[in-house]
Amino acid sequence: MTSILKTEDLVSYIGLYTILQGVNVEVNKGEAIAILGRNGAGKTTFLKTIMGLVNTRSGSIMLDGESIVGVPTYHIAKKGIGYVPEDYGVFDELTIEENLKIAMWKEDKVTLDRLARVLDLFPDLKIAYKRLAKTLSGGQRQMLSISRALLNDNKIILIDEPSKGLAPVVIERLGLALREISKESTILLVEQNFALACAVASRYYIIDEGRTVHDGTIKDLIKDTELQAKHLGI
Ligand SMILES: Nc1ncnc2c1ncn2[C@@H]1O[C@H](COP(=O)(O)OP(=O)(O)OP(=O)(O)O)[C@@H](O)[C@H]1O
Repeated sequence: MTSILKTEDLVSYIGLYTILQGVNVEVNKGEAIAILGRNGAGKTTFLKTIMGLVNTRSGSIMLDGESIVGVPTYHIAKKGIGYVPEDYGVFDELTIEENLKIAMWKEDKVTLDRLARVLDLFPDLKIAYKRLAKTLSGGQRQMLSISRALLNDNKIILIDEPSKGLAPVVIERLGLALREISKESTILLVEQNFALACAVASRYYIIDEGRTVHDGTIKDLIKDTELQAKHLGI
C-alpha cells in the first residue's frame, strides 16, 4: 500500500496553547479515513496543522514521502492537498461558476472533464450555475466547497465536518456523494456524525484531548458500542 499522508507524534500549538499532543495517522492511496472524537478533541486543528494553518512544534507530516512541515499553505495546496474547511470558504459575491473556475489550477481538458463530473455529481450546482453563492443553502454551499477540491489533481482531500448544520436528508445525500467520490479519491474526513462517517470511511482514528487514542476498521467500531460511548458520546 502507498502511504499518501502520514503524521507521526504530531504536536502543534496556537499561541500559548499546545493543542495537538501526539497525533499518529496514516492514509494510504485510495482510502477514505474518518477522524472521530468529541467536541474540542482537536480534529479541526489536526487538518489545519496539516495545511500549515496551525504551527507544528514537533513530529512529522509526510505527504507522499515528502515532509510538509513548515511549508507555506499555498504550497501545500499545490503539492496536492485539497482542503474543504468547516466554514466552506466559498466566495459569496461570486457565482457558482466563478467559485469553481477560480479554484482551477488549469483549464485543460482533464480539468474541464473533472468539472463536468462534479456537476453531474451535484446537479444542484449545475442548475444554479450562474447564481451567486450567497443565494445557496448550507447543503449547496458544502457541495460547492467539496466540488472545488475535486477539480484539481489532488493526492488527498481533507474534509472538515461536512454534515455540520445540515438537515438529516441533506446529510444523507451528501453521504452518497462522498461515497461516490471516495471511489476515485483519497479522503481524510473529520466528522461527528457517526452515520455519515460509517457511510464513507473504511478505517478510523479517534482523537481525544489532542492525541490519537484508537484506530481500526469502521466495521469493528460499529460493533464496539463501549468504545463509541467512551470516545464519541454515542
Ligand atoms: N484559536 C485558538 N486559540 C486557543 N485555543 C483554540 C483555538 N482554536 C481551537 N482551540 C482549542 O483547541 C482545542 C481543539 O479544537 P478543535 O476545533 O480542533 O476541536 P474539534 O475536535 O475540531 O472540535 P469541534 O468539533 O467542536 O470543532 C479546543 O480545546 C479548542 O478550544
